[in-house]
Amino acid sequence: MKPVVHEDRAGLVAAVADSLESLIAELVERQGRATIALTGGSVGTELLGALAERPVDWARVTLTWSDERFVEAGSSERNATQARAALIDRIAIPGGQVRELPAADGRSLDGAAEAATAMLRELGPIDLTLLGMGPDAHVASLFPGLPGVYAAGSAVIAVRDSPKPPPERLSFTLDAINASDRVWLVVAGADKADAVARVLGGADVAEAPAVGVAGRRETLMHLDAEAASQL
Ligand SMILES: O=C1O[C@H](COP(=O)(O)O)[C@@H](O)[C@H](O)[C@H]1O
Repeated sequence: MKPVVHEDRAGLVAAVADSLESLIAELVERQGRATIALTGGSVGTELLGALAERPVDWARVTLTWSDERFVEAGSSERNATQARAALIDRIAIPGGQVRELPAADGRSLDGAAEAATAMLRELGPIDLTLLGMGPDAHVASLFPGLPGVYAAGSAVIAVRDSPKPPPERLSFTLDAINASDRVWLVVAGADKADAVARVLGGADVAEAPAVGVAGRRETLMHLDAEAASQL
């Protein structure tokens, strides 16, 4: 995992939006389409707001999410709802190319994880997975001390007892994240500095799930100066 340090949070968001705009253009030119897994979280959502201003050929882009909070559709807690407000409602993307992870509309959490795994299979290869990282070094909804870090055989898992509310979530497994060509983490703030140092220092994956992240071609950890302050 390669750290890329930006001057401040605004600089990080602008630089990653630039990179994302270029990457999508390159992928569309080369393969006719781009498939991106978005992240929730504060920086991830700010990034989407910046991207809404960019000249991207959204008709060729498919979006999904690397994790989701298992609450009812349209809840403001859902990563997808936040992404719709920041980006999706502001761009010309065909509705069928926005592939939300299932909401808790009368279905079981396990059933939702199965449906999400089937949906990902249908989507095919993911060109880029975006991830935030919590102060506890969680990525997607893979938290320290929970069994999800070791989940195998399924692209999306049910997460119960998340220490960060809401407790029920859906999450890409490390296998699904690492099947992406590229993985970019976006991490800002002094409260993340200790986790950043532990992850880049090679902590145990069970205690710092971000350690287990490795894209097939590229793994970047975009940091602002505060998040990088203990390196
Ligand atoms: O709950 C979540 O948190 C992480 C990190 O969020 P942040 O606000 O600390 O950046 C996020 O990546 C994840 O998608 C989300 O569900």
